[in-house]
Amino acid sequence: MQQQGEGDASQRIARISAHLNPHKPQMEGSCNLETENCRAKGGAPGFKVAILGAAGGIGQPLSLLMKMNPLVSVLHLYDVANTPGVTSDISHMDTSAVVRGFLGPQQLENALTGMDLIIIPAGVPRKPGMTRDDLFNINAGIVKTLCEGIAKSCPKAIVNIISNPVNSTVPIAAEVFKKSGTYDPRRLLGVTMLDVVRANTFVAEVLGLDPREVDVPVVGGHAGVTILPLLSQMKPPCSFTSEETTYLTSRIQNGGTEVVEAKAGAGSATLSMAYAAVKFADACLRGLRGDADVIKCAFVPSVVTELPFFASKVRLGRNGIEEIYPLGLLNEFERVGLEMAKKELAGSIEKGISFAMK
Ligand SMILES: NC(=O)c1ccc[n+]([C@@H]2O[C@H](COP(=O)([O-])OP(=O)(O)OC[C@H]3O[C@@H](n4cnc5c(N)ncnc54)[C@H](O)[C@@H]3O)[C@@H](O)[C@H]2O)c1
Ligand SMILES: O=C(O)C[C@H](O)C(=O)O
Repeated sequence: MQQQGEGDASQRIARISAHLNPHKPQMEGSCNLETENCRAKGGAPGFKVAILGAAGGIGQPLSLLMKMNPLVSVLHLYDVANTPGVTSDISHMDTSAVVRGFLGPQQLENALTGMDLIIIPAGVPRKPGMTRDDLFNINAGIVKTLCEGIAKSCPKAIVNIISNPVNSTVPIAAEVFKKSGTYDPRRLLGVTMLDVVRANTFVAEVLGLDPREVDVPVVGGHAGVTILPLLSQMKPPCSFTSEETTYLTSRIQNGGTEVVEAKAGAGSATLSMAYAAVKFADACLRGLRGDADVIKCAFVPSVVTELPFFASKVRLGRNGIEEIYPLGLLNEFERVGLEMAKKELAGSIEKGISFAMK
């Protein structure tokens, strides 16, 4: 005789088995375990995050780290290649975020709809001998297309742009959003967190401190001389000899090139970038949650200088950027650096705007 409930359970298992293809990750359009037949529905409170370029060198470790973030309830992984494998792999992690994969432009809309935060590491990286601006011809179009998708499908999302050249791709994104009538400058942020991470590490090395106790603001932009560490404003306050200042400024400005050369043709920073991107994304999510005093450096639409975009300290909140801090007191070395940074930034910003207006 059948025990009470046994029939229900075996029917449920049979129903699930019929739908379950263990070789397929939960991909858009795939016939995986039907959600209505699955008891683990997710639905934990939290934010919905999409990563565009999720199968790349940055995208993969970034996806891994975002899956570990308790503030994330849903994680959408979008790329034009290899998302099924990455999605399958990441989705086996026993953390609460529900992971879904999306492959190719026809799935972009579904990847973006309903998202609170979009992180964009899509695009080609540098090889030795190249500048970030050498990536413009390929990456400008990629960022433009993805931002057109965001304008259409999730215009209220916070957007974190990692794709280089950041000094031009952020202005491109702003123009796309303006054109579509969805532009909110509080929600657009170029990710320069890696410059801060490097500055903290290199400064801590010189001073013999724990890098976790060091906080160096880095302003300007994200390429060469536009990367301007403000050592005079670091926490804890410390003084440097002029040799130390020159060494540290140059090492921070050339940190990306240091990695590109060490990788010898196999790309640029991916692991430290994923770490930095997650640090920054987590700050954006904490801001959205309403946490007080979430302050980070980012390349944002700005009136801090005469330029329309500039990296500086920003306070993050429920609407994205709630406050942009002025540069504060600079020493003579930093004032000279600021003039050089502004000159180069002006050209990169203009290049991005002209491209997007075409
Ligand atoms: N902001 C920073 O501090 C920082 C740091 C490191 C790297 N970057 C930049 O990040 C970008 C990515 O670097 P990476 O090492 O991950 O490169 P990668 O080549 O390893 O990965 C890029 C990924 O983007 C995907 N992609 C290409 N076109 C796409 C599109 N239209 N839509 C969605 N995905 C697309 C590719 O398929 C690939 O998976 C580069 O432009 C690099 O210069 C920025
Ligand atoms: O240097 C690069 O090309 C990648 C990135 O911008 C970095 O700073 O590591």
